[in-house]
Amino acid sequence: MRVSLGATVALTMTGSLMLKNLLRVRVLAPSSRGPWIVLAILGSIALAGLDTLGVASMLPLMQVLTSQDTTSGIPGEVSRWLGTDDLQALVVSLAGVVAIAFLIKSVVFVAFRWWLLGRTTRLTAEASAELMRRYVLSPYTLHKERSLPEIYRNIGIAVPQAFNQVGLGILTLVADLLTLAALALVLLVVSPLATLVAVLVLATASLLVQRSMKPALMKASEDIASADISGWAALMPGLDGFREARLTSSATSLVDAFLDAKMKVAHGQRRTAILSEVPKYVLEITFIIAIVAMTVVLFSTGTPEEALVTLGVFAAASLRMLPTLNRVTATASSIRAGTVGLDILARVTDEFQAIAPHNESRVSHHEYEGDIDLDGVVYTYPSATNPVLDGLTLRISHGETTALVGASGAGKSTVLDLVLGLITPQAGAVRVGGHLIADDLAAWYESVGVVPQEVYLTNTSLRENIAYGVPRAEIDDRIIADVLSEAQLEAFVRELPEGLDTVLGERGVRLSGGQRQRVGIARALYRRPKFLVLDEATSALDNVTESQITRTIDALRGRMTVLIVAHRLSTVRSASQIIYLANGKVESVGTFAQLRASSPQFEELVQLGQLT
Ligand SMILES: Nc1ncnc2c1ncn2[C@@H]1O[C@H](COP(=O)(O)OP(=O)(O)OP(=O)(O)O)[C@@H](O)[C@H]1O
Repeated sequence: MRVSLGATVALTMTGSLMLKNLLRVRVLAPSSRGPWIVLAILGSIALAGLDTLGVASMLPLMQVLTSQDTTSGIPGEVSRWLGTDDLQALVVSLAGVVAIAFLIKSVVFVAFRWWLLGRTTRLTAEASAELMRRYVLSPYTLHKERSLPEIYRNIGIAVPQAFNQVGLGILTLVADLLTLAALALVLLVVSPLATLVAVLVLATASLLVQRSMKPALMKASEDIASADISGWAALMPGLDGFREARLTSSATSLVDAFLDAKMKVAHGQRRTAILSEVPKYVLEITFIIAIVAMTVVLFSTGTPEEALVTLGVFAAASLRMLPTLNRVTATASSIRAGTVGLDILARVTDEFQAIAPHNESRVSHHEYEGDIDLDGVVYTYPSATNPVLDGLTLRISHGETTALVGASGAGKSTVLDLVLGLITPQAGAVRVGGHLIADDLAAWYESVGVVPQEVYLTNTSLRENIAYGVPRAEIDDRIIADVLSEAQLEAFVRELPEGLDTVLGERGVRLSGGQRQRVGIARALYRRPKFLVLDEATSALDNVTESQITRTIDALRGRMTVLIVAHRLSTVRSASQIIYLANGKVESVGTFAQLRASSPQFEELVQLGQLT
């Protein structure tokens, strides 16, 4: 008694934790709200009722078959209604009723499952997309700290586990348990004692087998979840970091690590599969024992005729009960395995609760224009104790070309990330034309075009790569023509087999470093920005290409505010203003010639770069 009480308490606690977690992750799928869950449960009750009717419809048939009496009870009623007491006609009619009852029940059941599966599988899709939304709209600092393999695992595996395995699993379990309860009710009416014996034997066996499988099943699921991350962690550097893997001859060891992870997943899957199957066999054996026990009870408490009728009804009921019982145990195992994903997802969802997502839509009609000002900016990285920038003030003048230079670690990237609103200062402010950029980042981004060091090309046409993020039908070919000229890409496009329609990237034309950067410039210019930011845009290029690109950038002078962050001083020599940073502070500001004269540190940098 104490054991079963303990088991019930443990089961209730696990169950309530699971429900709590389900409620927590529900925010990821807004359409999980609404009365559909109530409908699903009502539908399950109705189906259980239909099941009962199906089995109950066997009773008159069994009575006629065993007693051959066509005059009393329901068979008598049916005989009178048919207008004949012919045994054969009565048996055929009653068998017809049974067949029709089962047919209707099966059709309704399939329709119900179709509806329920539609609901839950759509929720899974919705939650995966919502999780992706939260990841891609996360603060940049958080994103940099995240592990990509973990993100892939959470979106690809934890979401289906939580919504399909656990969410749909619970609804399926409820429906099946209701069916079992309804069938047990019919049997209870037909033969209370035999039913009690059967239910007792089966329920004890189910509970025991589930409890004994639980630890091993949870362990296997946890092993799969962590091996999945290891798999991604080996796959990504092998593909994303193809060159590094090739040049360090580490591709084979990455494949080995991937195989190792996949083997662990395979081993985990094998364990979960077998652990889910074992209860089925245990139940089959228990079922036989229950039938034997019931037969003994029936034959020792009633006439052989009554025992046969009851056994007939039990046989019909078990036709429906055994597969349902099997599914109950399989679903229970699957729910248990899925709770690992549900727990992970609940934790992730909670983390997101405290994070305000980035808003990609404007919140005002403001147009950012004018000087970019950093005013007493303090910034400390989340993982650091000391600030990188401690009260930094600087101005990037409107319409000028400003270069931000400094030795490695001076704080250039940090300043740039602040100007781009990717990170937020803990004190001080970043303003453009006197307006805080934080007030409307989406509006600020509309005014900015950024050329990064590594231009990200997609496997689409050159046109789509330039008008990045613009739906194909909305691309303006006049702007494309203008930016091709501004980025000095016209000659290159003329040589392409399909011109602007040529597909770039992995499966298309391969571009040289210089061509890639020009596409990056054209892409930045397509947005018709008032501010152009070049983030180490020429660092990876050879000297000749770099000076060509520098000339291209010089030609844009005066048409917009240009901010160049560069290591190579040749790129920034012609800037109208150079801000020289050292240890997170503005060391000096001026033209190239002025800085050389006024700052020994800058002069040293020039000398090291062998520039004259
Ligand atoms: N995510 C981070 N967490 C902690 N410290 C960081 C982080 N990123 C940068 N730093 C530190 O902040 C300082 C400034 O770095 P930053 O990248 O801004 O310099 P930089 O001038 O752009 O350098 P480089 O030219 O090498 O790119 C460095 O001391 C660096 O170690």
